[in-house]
Amino acid sequence: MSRTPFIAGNWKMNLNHLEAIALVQKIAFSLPAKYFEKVDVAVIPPFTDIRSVQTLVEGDKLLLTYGAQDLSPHDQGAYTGDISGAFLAKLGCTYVVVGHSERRAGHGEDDATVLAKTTAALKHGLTPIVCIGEGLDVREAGEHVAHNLEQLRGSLAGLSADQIAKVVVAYEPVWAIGTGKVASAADAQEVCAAVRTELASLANVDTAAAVRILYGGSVSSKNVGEIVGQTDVDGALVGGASLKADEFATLCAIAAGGPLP
Ligand SMILES: O=C(CO)COP(=O)(O)O
Repeated sequence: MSRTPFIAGNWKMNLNHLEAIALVQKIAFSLPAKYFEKVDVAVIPPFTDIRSVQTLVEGDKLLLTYGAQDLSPHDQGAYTGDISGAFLAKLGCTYVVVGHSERRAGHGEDDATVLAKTTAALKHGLTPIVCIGEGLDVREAGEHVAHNLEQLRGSLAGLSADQIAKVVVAYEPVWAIGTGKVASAADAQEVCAAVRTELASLANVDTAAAVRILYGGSVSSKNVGEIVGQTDVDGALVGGASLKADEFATLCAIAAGGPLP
């Protein structure tokens, strides 16, 4: 089963809509069409940037896609501050990140919330990028595989095989996010392989073989080649390195198998 590598740039709460336009233009300029035959690329800007990114991507027929960093579990109504998946779909979003560790930690999101958001994303035709990952204490206790599989089961509980087939999973060890401490390629492979085996029992072997599993945590152009070279690692969810056009374009080109732009 060949899975097209996928690189998604999670901008987090960085760049206003004007800065977003400048960055997307620079990335698109650096990555000619030939790269997009070998790697799928998405940017995940703040909500307030999405309309500007949509206008640029559609107007200039860019080959990169885009998504949002979160969505409401609800469709519409009296949920002040929430953003519906229906709105994101209307803006042409392909992806939405759910359960990022910064939302699990900073906004009290548990697996049940992540499941509700994943379900909402699927309902509105968005591809959820479902994030899981362990903290340093869990890793040091050697319980990281069990911890990640428990989060995976909780975040996908009760979904059908057809629904699971539409999900992207991102393994992001919390201790590697924004710290410069990248997990070794073997660490990434260990958890991603266990995730794939678990997906086979949650859905079936064919679905598990088709789902893309990303690694995230201090990914840069220096380490992406080794990481995406692992059997069960199909790409990367990139934070800091996605904010610099040259670096992000280089990283995408490496994931595509070269040449460098
Ligand atoms: O959290 C991340 C992406 O979602 C990773 O962030 P960094 O690449 O900045 O470590």
